[in-house]
Amino acid sequence: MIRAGIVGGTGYTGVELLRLLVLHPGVDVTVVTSRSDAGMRVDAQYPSLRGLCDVSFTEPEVDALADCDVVFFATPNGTAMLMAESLLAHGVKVIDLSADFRIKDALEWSRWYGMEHACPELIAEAVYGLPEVNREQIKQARLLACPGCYPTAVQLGYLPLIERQLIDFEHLIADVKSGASGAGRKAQVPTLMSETGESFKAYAVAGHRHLPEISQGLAMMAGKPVGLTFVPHLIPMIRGIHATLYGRLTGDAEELQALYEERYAEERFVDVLPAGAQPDTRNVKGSNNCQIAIHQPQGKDTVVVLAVIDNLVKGAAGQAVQNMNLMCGLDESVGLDIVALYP
Ligand SMILES: NC(=O)C1=CN([C@@H]2O[C@H](COP(=O)(O)OP(=O)(O)OC[C@H]3O[C@@H](n4cnc5c(N)ncnc54)[C@H](OP(=O)(O)O)[C@@H]3O)[C@@H](O)[C@H]2O)C=CC1
Ligand SMILES: CC(=O)N[C@@H](CCC(=O)OP(=O)(O)O)C(=O)O
Repeated sequence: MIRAGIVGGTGYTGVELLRLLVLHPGVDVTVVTSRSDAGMRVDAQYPSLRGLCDVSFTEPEVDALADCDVVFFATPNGTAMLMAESLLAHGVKVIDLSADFRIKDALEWSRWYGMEHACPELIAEAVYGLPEVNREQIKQARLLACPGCYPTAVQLGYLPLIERQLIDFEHLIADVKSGASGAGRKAQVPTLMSETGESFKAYAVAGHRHLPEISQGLAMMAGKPVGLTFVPHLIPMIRGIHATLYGRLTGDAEELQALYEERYAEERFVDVLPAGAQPDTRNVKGSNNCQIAIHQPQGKDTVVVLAVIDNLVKGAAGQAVQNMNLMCGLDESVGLDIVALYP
């Protein structure tokens, strides 16, 4: 059995990891941390886990985590980078759900995240965990940077068009909506029900910290820099991301539906919907799936890709488990065969 630890077990992605890992046939969750609830049984905080999780929250300390085979960081940015080096030295594989190891340029990371990187020497080694792009590297990784929720939806949506060089790389537009759980569990005025309910707004239009991450990923696919406008929105729902992605076709437009179906034919967690479909976030809620539809309105040269994920599953904990499976030599779908909740 893989002995797994979760740092940040009381947050939304932490408890989502617990939901997936307690039923994973190859995993034993041995350590779950929380500074605020240390000493409390996990199933007292989360009664849905009664009978499934027999541990109590502990303080996030390297000594307690060093016996794990894998440690997940479901913590705010700036936490994993303080502990990763010590855990790796103990032979522990580290899977970070935060952004500490996603951006390859440490100065660029500091500009967007407003702090100095605590271990820039590890950034080069960290593998970006988008299995549909770099599965073979993930299998060899001991330090894994899970993509952000918006970056997962945007990159999977654009991937076939960019790989085949079919759109103008200079003028990509990603108009993306997220449910409020994307902001985490901590109390904040913008995510109060009375603020998010019955209303809808864009935010961080001038520049969101996922912009450099998405641009880095798309540039890797394109083999050159890309020009991206990314506008996130907060919508009145709890889970889910809906990305509407625009691009201008260049050269001969191929049969785009067939292109997407072929590119993702072997991908267990990417589902290309039939031509003309408009994906709905509730059809991926609770599952590790990304559903995608491709449109070419009026047959003109603007292509519109629609991609939906659950931000807490394919956008965070599910993708982290998919990566753990690959890193530990398991089939990548173990523990992730989940049908979406409907409604
Ligand atoms: N929510 C989402 O949809 C997604 C989130 N992410 C990323 O995943 C990470 C976790 O997000 P989320 O679960 O939403 O966050 P939450 O705010 O819901 O939870 C954060 C968790 O981290 C713990 N924590 C906070 N500070 C520290 C610290 N200094 N040291 C150790 N533990 C700490 C908290 O518990 P305590 O304070 O008790 O220790 C809590 O359990 C973030 O980096 C986020 O950006 C990535 C993709 C999607
Ligand atoms: C709705 C909402 O507030 N979403 C978050 C993104 C959450 C996330 O997953 O970001 P990281 O993993 O990169 O920290 C935000 O815009 O800050």
